[in-house]
Amino acid sequence: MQRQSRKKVSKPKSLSSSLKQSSLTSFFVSKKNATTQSPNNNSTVNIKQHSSGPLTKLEKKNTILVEENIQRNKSYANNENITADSISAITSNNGTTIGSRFFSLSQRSSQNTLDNDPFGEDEPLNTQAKIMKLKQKTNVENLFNNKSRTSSSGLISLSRNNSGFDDIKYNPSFTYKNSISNSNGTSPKNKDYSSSSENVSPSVDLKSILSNKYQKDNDTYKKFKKDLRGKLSSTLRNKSKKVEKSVTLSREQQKVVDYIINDKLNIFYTGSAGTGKSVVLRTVIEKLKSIYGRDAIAITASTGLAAVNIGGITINKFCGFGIGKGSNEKLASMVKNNRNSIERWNRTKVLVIDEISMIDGDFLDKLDYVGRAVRGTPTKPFGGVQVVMTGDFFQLPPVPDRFSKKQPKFCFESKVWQTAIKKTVLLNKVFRQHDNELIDMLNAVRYGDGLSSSMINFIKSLEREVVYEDGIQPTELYPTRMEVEFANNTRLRSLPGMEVRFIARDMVFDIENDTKLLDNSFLVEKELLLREDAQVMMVKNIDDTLVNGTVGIVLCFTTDLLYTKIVLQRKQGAKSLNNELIDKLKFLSKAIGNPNFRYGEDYENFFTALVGDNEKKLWESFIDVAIREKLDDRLPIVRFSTNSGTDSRDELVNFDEFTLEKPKMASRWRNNIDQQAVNGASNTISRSQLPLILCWAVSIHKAQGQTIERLKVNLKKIFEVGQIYVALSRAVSKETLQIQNFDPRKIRVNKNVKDFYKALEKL
Ligand SMILES: Nc1ncnc2c1ncn2[C@@H]1O[C@H](COP(=O)(O)OP(=O)(O)OP(=O)(O)O)[C@@H](O)[C@H]1O
Repeated sequence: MQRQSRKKVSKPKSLSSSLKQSSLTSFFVSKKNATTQSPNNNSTVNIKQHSSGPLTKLEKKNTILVEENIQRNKSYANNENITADSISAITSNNGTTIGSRFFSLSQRSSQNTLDNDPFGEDEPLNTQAKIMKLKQKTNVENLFNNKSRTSSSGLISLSRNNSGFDDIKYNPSFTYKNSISNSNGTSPKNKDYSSSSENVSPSVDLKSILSNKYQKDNDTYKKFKKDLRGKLSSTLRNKSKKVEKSVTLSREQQKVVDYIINDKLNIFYTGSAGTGKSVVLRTVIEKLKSIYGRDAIAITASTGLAAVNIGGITINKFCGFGIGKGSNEKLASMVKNNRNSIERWNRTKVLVIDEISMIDGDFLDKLDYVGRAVRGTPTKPFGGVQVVMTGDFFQLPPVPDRFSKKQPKFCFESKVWQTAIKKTVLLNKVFRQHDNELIDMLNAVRYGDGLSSSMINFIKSLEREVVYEDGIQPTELYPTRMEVEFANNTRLRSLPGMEVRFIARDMVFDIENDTKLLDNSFLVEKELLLREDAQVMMVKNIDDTLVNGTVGIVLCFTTDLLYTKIVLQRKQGAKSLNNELIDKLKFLSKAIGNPNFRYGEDYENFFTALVGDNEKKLWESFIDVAIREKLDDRLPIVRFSTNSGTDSRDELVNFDEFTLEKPKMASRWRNNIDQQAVNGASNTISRSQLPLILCWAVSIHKAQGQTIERLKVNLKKIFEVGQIYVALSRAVSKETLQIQNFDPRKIRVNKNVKDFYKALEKL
């Protein structure tokens, strides 16, 4: 998996040192004595007796399976090297695999990488120090609290059901990943093992397994894997970095930058959807950072998603008083009693707030009060901090408090607005759409001043279905989350293929709150379910043609290794895979982690239908590799539609990190690592997940701020002012926009917003 190839892997110990360190040279595998010949190296495998009496039904089954697997392994007996880590992981915990869970965690995660192997031979497992050290990098509690903690016998059953006898002994890294999917009960191997795990506790003599031949085979396999690892440059993970399309700011956009940077004004700049407010903001932030330094700029937004788009945090996190329940005095003293909050306020020179339309005016007044109180400058708005606010009040309004009857105010209705904002700028040029008819219609919906009949006819004409020749369906926008989930799940389940589950790994300190924060901040979900032909959207900027918002279809699943061996090495430079190769990869995906593949129908069919005699040997070798790979290492190959649907490119999509900066802690603690661990305080939390979401459907709230090339909007359950405008204004052209259930009576615009903008236009 991508994490493996990114990480700094702790150096495996030599074989002899592994044996020396480990006081135990055997571990439990089966209750009964059995001796059998390892088929590939003639070494003897001893299954020692640990209890007497006749074999139970389960034990008999285990013994038969072990023997069968040994036979099977004749032709493909390569395996991972055993290391001291795996031995200690297995043995040092009296039969529990907590150690191996840690081991695999440290080995697999790019985020977790510690300089040294955390469970080396001279370090006892689970020492407080080690846990503390690891806590800085990952969420230890999360792992321990995980319901699916496995027992030693989990290792046995995995191998029994997975890939033969050798895997029974040496699968140190299986526990962590599989225990995660086990908790969801989907992986067949896990299902099987959980049914039998409790009674099994035999042991195997390690020495006999570690023969020279076996070691040589392992070395070849590992070397092969290692060699390829460096060549995985074509997978998306390695390319993924922040890529911003370079744009030249228009004159009006540049003017905004000048007001902020040169004149240091408190400013609110606005404009309809697509006028480049975010583009301007990103430019401003970069300039501010280079002038004042990163720590002096508070980059915030009203929602987590909006905040992440500009590399910031929510305004509620920044302010130090959450959602602002209580009086001004109470909130100010709350902040004054928190060293971190005080320091944050005091070092801030510029406060940036994006998507201001969703912030309550009363909250803004509280922010002003607290800023003055904490910074000791009662006469200056926000305590003298320069403020930069942007957004469009015609878009989504503040979310009302469920427990209060009070309607939220807009920020321009707050007390501080008049005194603080020295400059207001209205951006006029729309960049997202180029078609005047569409732009006029969007403006009419924005103001809601009654649509002309020709406008309504135009909208009605967009009810038609748009057919896309490449088969990629438009993204549907719905007002409610339930509609979105229903639409995505129904589509996914209608696909015939097997479901593949991708569980994100979160690096958090405060499980409940940080996980919520991650959920709210990123489009990627904790759990992503995919099938062949599922429609997905890329949610990261990869390069010029593959950007946040590009849609695609899952072609098939494979692993990094197979992809490199079959696709990259053989088809260098090819942008798209041919159908024949895709069919072969689909078949091959059934062999991944499946030692029984050669005994099933698929194997026969594969060679009769798809592979000619001349290629048989080659594909046999790929099957060898596939069987040795792990089910959990599967990744999707996605065909993305690029250049407005005129082109496509196929990519193996790998895991990526979505990182979030939490507010900084006080400098007194900053360099004290142990104190950090104790407090659970850290600046960075992250989610590792495929940068994909199912995108047959997305909610309008989540779509705010996005540009969507193929758009289908269902307006039936519209419930919020500005919602229709937000939904429609995501489109880029009328040709790629379909509108369902449009009812002009449902366009609702707040009168105060209209008045505010009318006044602005006269300026
Ligand atoms: N000066 C420019 N030149 C070319 N393209 C631009 C320019 N400014 C913005 N764009 C493009 O216009 C599109 C919309 O920009 P952006 O998302 O910044 O608008 P916005 O005002 O923030 O929209 P929304 O209110 O919907 O969030 C983007 O594709 C962006 O790249």
